[in-house]
Amino acid sequence: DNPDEAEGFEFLQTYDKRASQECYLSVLSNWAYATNLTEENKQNLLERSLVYAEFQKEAWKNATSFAWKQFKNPSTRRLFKFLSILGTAALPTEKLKELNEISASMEDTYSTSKICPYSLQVVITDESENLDDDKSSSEEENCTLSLEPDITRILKKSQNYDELAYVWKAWRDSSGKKIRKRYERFVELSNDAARLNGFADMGEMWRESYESDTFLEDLENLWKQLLPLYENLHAYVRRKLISKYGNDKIRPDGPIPAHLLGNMWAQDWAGVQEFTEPYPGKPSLDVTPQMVEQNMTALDMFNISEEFFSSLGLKEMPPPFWEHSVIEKPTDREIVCHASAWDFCNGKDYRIKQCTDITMQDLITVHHEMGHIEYYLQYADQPSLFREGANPGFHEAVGDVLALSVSTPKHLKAISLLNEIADDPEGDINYLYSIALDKISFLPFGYLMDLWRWGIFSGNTSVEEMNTKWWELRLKYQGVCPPVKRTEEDFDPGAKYHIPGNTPYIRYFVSFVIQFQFHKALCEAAGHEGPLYKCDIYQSKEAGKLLSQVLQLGSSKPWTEAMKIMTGGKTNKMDAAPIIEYFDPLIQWLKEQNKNYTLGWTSNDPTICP
Ligand SMILES: O=C(CCC(O)(O)[C@H](Cc1ccccc1)NC(=O)c1ccccc1)N[C@@H](Cc1ccccc1)C(=O)O
Ligand SMILES: [Zn+2]
Repeated sequence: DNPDEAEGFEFLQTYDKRASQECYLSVLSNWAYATNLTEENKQNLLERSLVYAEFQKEAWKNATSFAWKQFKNPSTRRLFKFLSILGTAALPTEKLKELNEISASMEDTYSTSKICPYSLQVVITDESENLDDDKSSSEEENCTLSLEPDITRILKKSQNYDELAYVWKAWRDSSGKKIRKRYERFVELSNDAARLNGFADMGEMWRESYESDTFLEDLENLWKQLLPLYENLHAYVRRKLISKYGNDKIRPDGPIPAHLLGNMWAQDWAGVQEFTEPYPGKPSLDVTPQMVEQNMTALDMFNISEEFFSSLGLKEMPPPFWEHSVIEKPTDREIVCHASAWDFCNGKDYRIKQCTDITMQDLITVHHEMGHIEYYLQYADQPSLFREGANPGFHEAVGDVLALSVSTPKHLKAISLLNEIADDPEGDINYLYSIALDKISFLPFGYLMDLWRWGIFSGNTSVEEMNTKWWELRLKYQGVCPPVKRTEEDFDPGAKYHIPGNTPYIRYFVSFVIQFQFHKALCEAAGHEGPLYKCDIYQSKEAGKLLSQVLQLGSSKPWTEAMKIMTGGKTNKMDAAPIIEYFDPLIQWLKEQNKNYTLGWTSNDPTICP
């Protein structure tokens, strides 16, 4: 047949080998910087990134010299299709250098941001009377609170309205506000790169990963189906917060002040479980106290997670994982604490970097990160261009699916993290409520993050109104408001890792929908009977086999085919029915609780709580 195709196939073999070597060197320098934020490591990373870009440009030139669209073999065609998108390496060297420099420096600003303790804040205002400034400088030394674990713990534990408002504002002043100018330039350079790849803007280039020309309307349809769940949870939690903080702080038909929900971005509301749960007095579902009491270590948490994966017959972590991973925050250097899972492209070296705190929330995150590693291991034999998730949402869903089983009271009891279970309808409602505070509360945030970013990349949102637009979306979708006035001097999106980290976010919204499709499919494969929320796939080799079949594909097939395999042919789409089925008993209960109250929220100024 077509000689070009045989030559093209040869080219891909040599490319694959070189790509894995270049990728290893690039990931290693990225790892060195992320785990030790020094100027030297930043310079090494920037140099290595330019070398990697040259290699990609060379490969792209060769690949696009083939008439690959006429190739007969679908896999060969797909490999060339992926190679034909060069990415930011398409930028002229000077612009690429500037883009990488801005990117590394925004990541550094975010990851090393510190704030002063609230108590100190009170003292400083008292100090302002006398101009004894040497004292204030000594106070500066105590301004060492970082996001993980310090500020995260305060937001979970404190129930002091003013302390929470102080911490909420101080974090934004020290992270987002500081990178606004750099982000504006970053957007320009990103769009230059996107246009050089034939896309209208970087948002369009990001959406390419979903290989669907109905992606935006599919997302909007999912949100329309999920909004009633969110509105009912929001109305119930708002009522509970009003009784706690007073109706002078929160209007019964207004948005919820964003700093009261136990999380810096109000993206999960697990922090309010204790004082809002439907049936108080039942055994707590937050096993953090037991973990601390048992002197559990980060390593124990990783072993618990790995054991769940191997109980399904999935792959265990290889030796380099245990040797090179960084699973605790170092005390002698600055690192990027935001968790991540790394593939060093050589089929052997895989690592997690996580500033693990001994909490249930972090046990769930360990499963999330290990899910990424499992996916890496499952598709390790694919060509390098297919060593990706079927779509980015698939990659985010793997660990979360297993965590849905781990979180069940039955499983927590089985691993001695829960002493007794309230195995009755009220206990079930409490359980569903605790999962809803993680999963349902997240949905609008998971959606709006890239609605905002796509708006910036496309120019629909001008750089002069970035923060105003952010709070309009935060009001419209999440029904939250800022406790202190926000202006265009601020840059609140920049206070969330994925903005300075330039990590797309719609993948998490997709994941939170499809992980329940996966859970339902794996529970059926495991022979589970009864309500979906009671399913625990632990030790089911059948469930493990089905999951492995899907994960081994990597991105070698469009994600719609992977979805068809997972659901046994039922669907090839994202489907909200399983998440709605999972939470149904809770939704009925919440509707009953809310029947004499207002659902939804209004406010005439998104930039300050009414
Ligand atoms: O950001 C994360 C977890 C980090 C990660 O595992 O998704 C990480 C983010 C990251 C870090 C550096 C560079 C790129 C992305 N993603 C990965 O490690 C990753 C991404 C793609 C493939 C393989 C691994 N979760 C999100 C959303 C989320 C997910 C699940 C539960 C709660 C919240 C958040 O915290 O807002
Ligand atoms: Zn992830």
